Amino acid sequence: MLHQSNRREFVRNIVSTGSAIALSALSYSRVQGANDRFRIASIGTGGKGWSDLTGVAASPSVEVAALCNIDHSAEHLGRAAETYPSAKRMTDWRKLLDDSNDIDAVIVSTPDFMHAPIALAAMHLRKHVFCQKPLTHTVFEARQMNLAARSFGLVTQMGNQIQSHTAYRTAVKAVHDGVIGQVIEVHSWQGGSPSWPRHIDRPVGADPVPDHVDWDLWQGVADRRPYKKDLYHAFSWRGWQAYGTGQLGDFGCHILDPVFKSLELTAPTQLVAEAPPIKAETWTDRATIRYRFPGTTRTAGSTIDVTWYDAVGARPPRERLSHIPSDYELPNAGSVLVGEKGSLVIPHVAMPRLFLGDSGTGNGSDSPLTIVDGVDHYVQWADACRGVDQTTSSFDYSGPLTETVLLGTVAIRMPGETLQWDSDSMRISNAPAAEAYLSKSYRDGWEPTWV
Ligand SMILES: NC(=O)C1=CN([C@@H]2O[C@H](COP(=O)(O)OP(=O)(O)OC[C@H]3O[C@@H](n4cnc5c(N)ncnc54)[C@H](OP(=O)(O)O)[C@@H]3O)[C@@H](O)[C@H]2O)C=CC1
Ligand SMILES: O=C1CO[C@H](CO)[C@@H](O)[C@@H]1O
Repeated sequence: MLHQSNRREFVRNIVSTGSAIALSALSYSRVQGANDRFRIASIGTGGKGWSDLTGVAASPSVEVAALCNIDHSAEHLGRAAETYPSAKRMTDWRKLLDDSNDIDAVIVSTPDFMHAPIALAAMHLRKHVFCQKPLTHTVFEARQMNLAARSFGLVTQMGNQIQSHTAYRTAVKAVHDGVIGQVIEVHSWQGGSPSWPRHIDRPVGADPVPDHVDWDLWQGVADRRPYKKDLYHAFSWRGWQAYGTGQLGDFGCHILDPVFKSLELTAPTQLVAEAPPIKAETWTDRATIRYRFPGTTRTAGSTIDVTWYDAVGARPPRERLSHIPSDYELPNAGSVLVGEKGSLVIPHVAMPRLFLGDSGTGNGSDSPLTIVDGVDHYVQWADACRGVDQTTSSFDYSGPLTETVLLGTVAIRMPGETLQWDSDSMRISNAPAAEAYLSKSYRDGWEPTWV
């Protein structure tokens, strides 16, 4: 808990540095009330939502005031309700927000396609937001989330919690310390085998909806379709374009995160996908995305190429990985940053390995690296909501990261076409057909509230 004097000092500091400009009157008053209990609502309490909820609730200043899930079974709403018996219980997030005067902040841990509709509605009500990754389902939604957070002066955090792990923090520091010199190119990959449907057509027929699930509410902003057991609901939605973002969307915001953070990337200027022609409704089972970004103070050239590979067993081409001996076994997923002095392997999720010089001395050691301790990604947000320090994955940062990842999902739908991206105008100037995939339509009556 922040002591009164620290709180005053904090307020004085933000005023004197001018950063109070970004805070709305409402957030400012919340900063002043930093010692108060902080009341949160959790939307999506099973799956990842359970660890989001318990992670945030680990902060002694947090009170769990409301729980929402379309599924009232024991391991979903049931378990949360048992753990936080005084919290209100709801199945419909719209009703929760309608009755949310006593709530300061919202955790959104639903499937991807519902992040923005729920989070934007919450932000319009001036709730601080913790939202799972990828931040949104479309590029346009990601831009809106960033705008909303900024316009309303809210404290936000995306749920890419690995960013706060010692492994990723150590990797970012190594690049910032110049351990591998200026960075020349980056290769990132996910070689795992997803357990959700990929590259298939929609099956016919319908299965009975389980009693504990509100299937209509689950479908939220998406068009209605019959329930099919284990195909959409609970985890498998990742493979469907209507609900998820495929392997790139699922892992890009984790694996590309230390690349973004360390190189201080913002938006690519062009990208192209190598992928098989996509099926009408599911995501691909393999893709390579070649992104080009403007160079930064961390890069060797005026542009830098970042290549993403996903497929079962995918790895970057060894000949591109300077400094790394050919007998070094690359991790199943991660990144290699190739620098002027050496290369850094950032496994997903393990400590980075450093290879220096032409001969690859360092042999993958982490000893020359300065180890940075991890921090608590969840409590960091709860603290920041009360004016204590700041989040590291606020929508200012995670919005552009998500836009980049989701631009890849646009490119996957138009393999072989180099897309020229103008981030300021949000235009793909050379491929108007691709622009249709930057946003999407919503079920009548369920359109999000835009900024
Ligand atoms: N940061 C990380 O490491 C991880 C992040 N994630 C992210 O977390 C999010 C959730 O994924 P996951 O937990 O696997 O997905 P689930 O399908 O398990 O859904 C999460 C929970 O939300 C419930 N739910 C679904 N829709 C709604 C709704 N409209 N309102 C309220 N509750 C709802 C689900 O009920 P039911 O189960 O009945 O559908 C479930 O309890 C995704 O965005 C995913 O990308 C996931 C795993 C790890
Ligand atoms: O973020 C994530 C981390 O791991 C999961 C799989 O194990 C993913 O599906 C998930 O969305």
